Amino acid sequence: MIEINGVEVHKGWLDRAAQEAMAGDLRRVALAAPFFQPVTPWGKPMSVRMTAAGKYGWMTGKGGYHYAARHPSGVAWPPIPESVLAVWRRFVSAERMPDCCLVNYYGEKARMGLHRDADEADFSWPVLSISLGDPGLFRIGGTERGDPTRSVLLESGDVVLMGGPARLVHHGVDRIRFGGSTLLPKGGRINLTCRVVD
Ligand SMILES: O=C(O)CCC(=O)C(=O)O
Ligand SMILES: [Fe+2]
Repeated sequence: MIEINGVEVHKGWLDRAAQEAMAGDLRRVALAAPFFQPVTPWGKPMSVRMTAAGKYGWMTGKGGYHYAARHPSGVAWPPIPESVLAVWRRFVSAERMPDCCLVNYYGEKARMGLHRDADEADFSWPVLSISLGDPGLFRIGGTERGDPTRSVLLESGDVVLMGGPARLVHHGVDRIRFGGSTLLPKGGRINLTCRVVD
């Protein structure tokens, strides 16, 4: 385990077979709740595509950032796959399951600006992230926006925990190494973040 500004990075947690099984589970999630391109409250389309599983999905739009019980198409979000819940049970809790598994897909030019995950009600629950597919350069700062940052390459099968004093650190993805993994047939990177919302 590597620790960066209090964030735990568990390299290579899922082996290839587990990564393939989880990628298959996520294909089924995306069939029920297709990836869409979020637009920021300021009208700018985000470069990642998103969907979600669980009770809530994270949405953005004119009303700002919020959690919503339905996909933009009106369907409820599909359940969080058991393969994902198993990782949550191992790292976070066997009693309380996450309300949201946000699924981000990064194509060749996608990135995610530095931000904090702060739309949840109770910050005593960590955010658990799982990366699949192409490597992505993950930047980790501090709780204040101007704090110094350090970067780590997140590869397929890596698990990250932002919890405790590091629950509200700034983080983002500067770029991905498109084609750097053979896991996803069309390339790109998937990142899952599991959150307790309310
Ligand atoms: O893609 C990642 O590794 C991080 C994603 C993220 O920070 C988020 O969805 O809030
Ligand atoms: Fe985040």
